[in-house]
Amino acid sequence: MKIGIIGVGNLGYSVAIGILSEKQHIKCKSLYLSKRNPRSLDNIGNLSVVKITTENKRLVKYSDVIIVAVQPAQLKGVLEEIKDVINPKKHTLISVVTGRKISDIEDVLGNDLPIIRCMPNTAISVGQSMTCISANERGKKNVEYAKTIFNALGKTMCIEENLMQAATVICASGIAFWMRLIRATSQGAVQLGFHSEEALELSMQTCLGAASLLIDSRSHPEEEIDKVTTPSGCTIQGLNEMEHQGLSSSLIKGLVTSFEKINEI
Ligand SMILES: NC(=O)C1=CN([C@@H]2O[C@H](COP(=O)(O)OP(=O)(O)OC[C@H]3O[C@@H](n4cnc5c(N)ncnc54)[C@H](OP(=O)(O)O)[C@@H]3O)[C@@H](O)[C@H]2O)C=CC1
Ligand SMILES: O=C(O)[C@@H]1CCC=N1
Repeated sequence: MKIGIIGVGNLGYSVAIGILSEKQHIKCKSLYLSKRNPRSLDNIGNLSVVKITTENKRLVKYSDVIIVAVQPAQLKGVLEEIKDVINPKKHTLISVVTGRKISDIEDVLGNDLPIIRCMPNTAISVGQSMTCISANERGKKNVEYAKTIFNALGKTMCIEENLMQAATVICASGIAFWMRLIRATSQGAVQLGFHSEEALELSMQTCLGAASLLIDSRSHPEEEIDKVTTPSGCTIQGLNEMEHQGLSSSLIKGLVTSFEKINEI
């Protein structure tokens, strides 16, 4: 695959690092990267597979799969810029842009082009993204390209496009939400006597353990909670206090607020 990424910021860079780190499945012949100020890519610019440019048209010319990772307000300008060099028989366009529908892209590039909308997260740089995928009619045949890339860099789920906004909040913003929970539990650990580095390690590994328990056993979170909450013990006491303070409720309200904000982006 000849892959190009237009917009190599926080997410585009994570995707690039993921692609460069994975050698087995993606088989990336060349990775074209484009941004307006490319100095921040100096550290990967000397890799033989990587080509850096400021010209999006050039990137399109030398790529088969084009990943667009610019901010929502920048998308239309980028599409207008590349529309003359896009060839529906050659190219597949993958957009990871939040809040922009496949139909918004079709309005500029037409519906002959295979268009795939994906929502990965920054854990893609360590091969642990949860990526949701949907495609236009023409893109359904090429969805395997997206699956090959994103399955090699975590897990994928094909979803209806009308769920993409929810997937954005749960999976993409979700990285920030989980980070804050890890940070908060480590702050608690410091208050209870650990040094901050020890506290963070305790929190991270416990978080990984909790997710691994569910992934490996396919059990329900409440089943695992039941195994930890000794009758009259400390866990249920703490858990109930967290719920009295609105833990689940505040998390759900936060998710819904993020979801609604996407309508304004
Ligand atoms: N960050 C995240 O965790 C996630 C982000 N997303 C979505 O991905 C997109 C990118 O987000 P994020 O990486 O955070 O944003 P950033 O602002 O970090 O990255 C945007 C990048 O686009 C580049 N850019 C802007 N205009 C152009 C242009 N005309 N041609 C080429 N490159 C251009 C910018 O670089 P320069 O200024 O140098 O050109 C910058 O590197 C957004 O739509 C976001 O909603 C989706 C899931 C997760
Ligand atoms: O915060 C944002 O708008 C983007 C979309 C999901 C993650 N970052």
